[in-house]
Amino acid sequence: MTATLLDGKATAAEIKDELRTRVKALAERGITPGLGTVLVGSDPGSQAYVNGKHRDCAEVGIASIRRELPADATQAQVEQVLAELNADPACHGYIVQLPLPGHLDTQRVLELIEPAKDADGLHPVNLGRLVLGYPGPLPCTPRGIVELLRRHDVALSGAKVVVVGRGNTVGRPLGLLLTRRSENATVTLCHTGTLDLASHTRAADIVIVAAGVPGLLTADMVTPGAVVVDVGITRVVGPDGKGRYTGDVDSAVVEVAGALVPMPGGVGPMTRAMLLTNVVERAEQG
Ligand SMILES: Nc1nc(=O)c2c([nH]1)NC[C@@H]1CN(c3ccc(C(=O)N[C@@H](CCC(=O)O)C(=O)O)cc3)C=[N+]21
Repeated sequence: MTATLLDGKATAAEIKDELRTRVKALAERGITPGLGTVLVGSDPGSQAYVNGKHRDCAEVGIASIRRELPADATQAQVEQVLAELNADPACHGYIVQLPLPGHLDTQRVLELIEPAKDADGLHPVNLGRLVLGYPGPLPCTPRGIVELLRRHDVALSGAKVVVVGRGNTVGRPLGLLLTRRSENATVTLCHTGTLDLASHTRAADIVIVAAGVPGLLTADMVTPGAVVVDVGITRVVGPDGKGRYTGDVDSAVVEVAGALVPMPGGVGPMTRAMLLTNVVERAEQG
């Protein structure tokens, strides 16, 4: 048996089509949704991600507001840019591309984002709202995973889900999202301190790996027919000396799983689609 691949790229394209319609409806009300990006420094990977977000915006009719600062920008300069975006009515949501250069106080910067304009859904106020079950922008990667599974009729209610990873952007908020009444999954949150990880993953209907450890989930750790989601994205240098990205799921898992969300072509495009969704939702709420 070989797993059905759940195509995040195709699903993201569907979502972008739906967003295009919603953006047209907003245009009739005289509203153009605007996404801001703040990029500090010139890391090629970060530049590529930010470029991708602006391409996505252009595809669905969202206006892009692009702010770039040099790698040696001061904390005060970054804070000034955030104050401008917070005050700009054309900016419905924005992101600060991470990681920031080491001399900047990342936590302080992220806390200065106006929570209503937090397109990533990672502001402490919005993560607090998620804990409490209040409405607010949701973190893009967890929301993208839930949306991808929903659109492929993977049942979450009653399912035993193992999440591997407790990071603030994926594992931790994903556990919160999946255990809401509306999703109703039973979640075990595993991490680098988990003893006998395989005993947990083998008991799961759905395994979601967001640990950032290439090849962490091997075929013997998966019960036949389970749904596996690869959230890992680690830059490795191949034998040819070229850099490439690799996931957390070993390639032999495809022979055991019932369905697999691959990397690339899975969670990444869905994350980007959810960023756009968060901005359109903010614009709709006026
Ligand atoms: N404030 C902030 N928000 C983020 O959401 C954020 C960030 N900082 N810093 C960096 C990470 C990384 N990230 C990715 C998003 C999509 C792909 C993606 O679409 N990847 C493609 C492959 C690459 C491509 O084709 O572009 C795929 O998985 O198929 C990858 C990585 C968002 N991040």
